[in-house]
Amino acid sequence: MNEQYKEMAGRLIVALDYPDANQAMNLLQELEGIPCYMKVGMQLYYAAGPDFVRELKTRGYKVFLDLKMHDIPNTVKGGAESITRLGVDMFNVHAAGGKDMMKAALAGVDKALQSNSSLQKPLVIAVTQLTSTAQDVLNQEIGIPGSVKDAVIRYAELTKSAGLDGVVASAQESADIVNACGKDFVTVTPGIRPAGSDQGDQKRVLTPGEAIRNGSSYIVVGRPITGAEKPRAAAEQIIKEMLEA
Ligand SMILES: O=c1ccn([C@@H]2O[C@H](COP(=O)(O)O)[C@@H](O)[C@H]2O)c(=O)[nH]1
Repeated sequence: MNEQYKEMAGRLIVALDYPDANQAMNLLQELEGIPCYMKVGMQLYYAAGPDFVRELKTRGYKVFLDLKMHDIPNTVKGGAESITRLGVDMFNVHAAGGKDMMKAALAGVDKALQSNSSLQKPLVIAVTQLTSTAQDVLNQEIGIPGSVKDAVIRYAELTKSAGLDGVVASAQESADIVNACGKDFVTVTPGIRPAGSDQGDQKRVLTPGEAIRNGSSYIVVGRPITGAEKPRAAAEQIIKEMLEA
């Protein structure tokens, strides 16, 4: 396995959206040896809990805990403290919770790190606009005027001003986020669909290659891998496309 492959595979975050730990473990077995990030979201976390996250860390995976916290600052601080104690590499909040809430997440991280110096500092990122949100829904249902891109950039700038490490957005917005917030600001981009694959509920999509060319730091891929007939081949094909980009 060469360094370039390792680096690119590390930018692929596989979404373990399963109803139980057994099914997630089957995928881990299938993908064994591919040095990708693993994402635990609400479905698996609410079913398998912190033990599953610890198991992933014991097996040496980088873990993104995608619980999208959105609550009053004090509650988010407590949540961030508990999440940091799990030893995850990345977790997120909603930027719509505001600057004080995002700063509270960082305060929770600091509190955990102060209480245990062997813990690592996770990347803390904020969701801008969900990749399932289309322009008309943003304007007419949610009631935010203007373009999706402008709303995403506003949230990204707010996130940066709160001191967080980056954002979750569509890869369609990655280049603009890099322009607005700098290249060290992390862009984590779901809504990735290899050419010809089913878009499902995602509205703002790009292919793996387009996302990398647009400057995404990480791409998040769920169903195009978990729902594939041959998940390992699907993941390898995505990494190949990322490498060629
Ligand atoms: O804006 C967002 C934020 C998070 N997600 C999560 O990413 C994966 C995408 O899965 P697919 O099956 O590839 O659509 C999923 O876990 C979402 O909860 C997102 O899609 N968009």
